[in-house]
Amino acid sequence: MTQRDYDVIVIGAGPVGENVADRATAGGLSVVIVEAELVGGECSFWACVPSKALLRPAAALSAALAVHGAAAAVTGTLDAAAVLRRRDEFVGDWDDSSGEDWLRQTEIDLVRGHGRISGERTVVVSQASSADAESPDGASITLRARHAVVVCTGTDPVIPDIPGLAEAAPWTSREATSAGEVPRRLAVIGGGTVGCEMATAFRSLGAEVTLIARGGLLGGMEPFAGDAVREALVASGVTVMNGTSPTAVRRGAGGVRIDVGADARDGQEAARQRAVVEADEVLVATGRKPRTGDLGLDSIGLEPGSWLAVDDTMRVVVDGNSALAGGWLYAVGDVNHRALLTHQGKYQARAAGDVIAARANGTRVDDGPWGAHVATADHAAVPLVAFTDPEVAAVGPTAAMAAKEAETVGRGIRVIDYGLGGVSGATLHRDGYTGRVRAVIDVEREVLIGMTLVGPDVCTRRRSPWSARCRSPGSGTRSPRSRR
Ligand SMILES: Cc1cc2nc3c(=O)[nH]c(=O)nc-3n(C[C@H](O)[C@H](O)[C@H](O)COP(=O)(O)OP(=O)(O)OC[C@H]3O[C@@H](n4cnc5c(N)ncnc54)[C@H](O)[C@@H]3O)c2cc1C
Ligand SMILES: NC(=O)c1ccc[n+]([C@@H]2O[C@H](COP(=O)([O-])OP(=O)(O)OC[C@H]3O[C@@H](n4cnc5c(N)ncnc54)[C@H](O)[C@@H]3O)[C@@H](O)[C@H]2O)c1
Repeated sequence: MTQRDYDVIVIGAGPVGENVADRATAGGLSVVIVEAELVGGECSFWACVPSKALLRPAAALSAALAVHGAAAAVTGTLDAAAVLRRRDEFVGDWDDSSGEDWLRQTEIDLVRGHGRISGERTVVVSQASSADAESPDGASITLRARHAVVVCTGTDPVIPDIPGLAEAAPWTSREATSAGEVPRRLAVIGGGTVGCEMATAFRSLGAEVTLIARGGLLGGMEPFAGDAVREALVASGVTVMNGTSPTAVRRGAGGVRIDVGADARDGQEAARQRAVVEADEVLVATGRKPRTGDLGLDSIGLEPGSWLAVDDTMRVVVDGNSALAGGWLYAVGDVNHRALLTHQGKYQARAAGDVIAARANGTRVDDGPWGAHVATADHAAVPLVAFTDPEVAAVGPTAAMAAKEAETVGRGIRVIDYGLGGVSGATLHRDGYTGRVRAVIDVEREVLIGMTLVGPDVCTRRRSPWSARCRSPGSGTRSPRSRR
């Protein structure tokens, strides 16, 4: 068995692991990254990039159709096969060689295989594809870290315990974002961001879509956001079943049959809500669980399959908030459950990579609130967007969350609602623009603490010609420069 020593071991080469590795390397440390599948992770190959590639063509078409003078130039409909081909280009046909090249250029070593922690500062990587006849299970490499092991292993989809669901071979976000063709009928379970975005995308590509949602849509955001998205989905032909959940699922020769009842938490509606949904595919979009089940956590006294709680410098904490003995274990990105978003994970990664380097080099650690080595915004200002139609962009608490917190801390808040249709830039952008913005203000400090925007293109970032010119080679968010 081979053994190698490094300053830092990063497990998982998703966007977060890549950024931790990049910053620790920039801080003068030797870094190895371990990847079981593709360098670039879920985001590049089965989540953000392909989902946005599936959504963008319909958004572009809708934008053109909404502007007099431009609409007349639209003479056809969406070409679903071309949309899928464009998606394939964005994910490089699921080839991660550009990610591997970037690691090489950045002088980060890559070990391919499944990493497991086997004790303090030690990770054993099993390389299943070994051709070695003496070790049919593949070779193993033992990695030892002088300073830190950083878990960036992300999440897997949750498949709820609904009779027959697992046996019905449901789609998860992976099968949806990598679909080779558009099913005639698609049922979507879950009204969160994945469910709403995928219902939007597949409807635009021609599928008959039924969305089965336990509560309203986009829970956790301002209710008017979910309402607007629901209204638009229904107008586009999606059947939206709010307050419902599947009770049984069965795949037969003609497709999938889903028995739907009122969500168990709302029993009195059960009789009225019972229905049968028939579909060719069923997408499960009911949340995520941490990829820590087979990570060797038991070897260091942690619970396999659990989220990894961290302090603001991303160090794993146990027993109420003290760093795990020795302070050598970090968890960054989705796996720490602070914000399941790529940009927020990368923000955490910059803080984590830099603080690991500072601690290793004995330089000052800037870990006060909003310091360079902490991810303070995770608690106060997480920006998030849903690329639905209309789009939703939000940051900070909703009015309800802020009111609840205000009650506890005795703070006053003010809520301002405004129709975006009255903003001249919006009306120029699109004929008959409708949208809404809500601002939540801390009245004592006169500080804006939360904002939600709903409307066409509220998420769309305008690139200046300069940023377009600065783009490095490679595709979209997987280009080396965008890893920083
Ligand atoms: C359909 C969908 C769309 C999304 N769209 C957006 C979006 O538009 N914007 C946004 O901000 N977020 C979006 N997200 C969320 C985003 O994908 C995640 O927040 C992001 O991928 C988390 O990055 P990560 O590096 O923590 O984990 P991941 O991207 O999951 O990467 C983890 C990596 O670790 C590897 N790994 C796991 N275990 C091991 C092991 N034991 N050994 C070796 N390697 C291992 C995996 O193979 C993987 O490559 C979306 C999610 C989904 C499901
Ligand atoms: N644009 C983006 O930034 C973007 C896009 C997609 C995903 N994401 C990230 O990915 C994460 C995962 O998204 P998600 O949508 O899978 O999870 P989610 O937790 O956001 O939503 C899951 C939804 O499924 C519902 N649900 C759960 N069990 C159900 C059942 N049995 N029947 C009916 N409904 C049920 C929940 O009530 C909830 O509304 C999100 O937290 C988000 O951060 C982000």
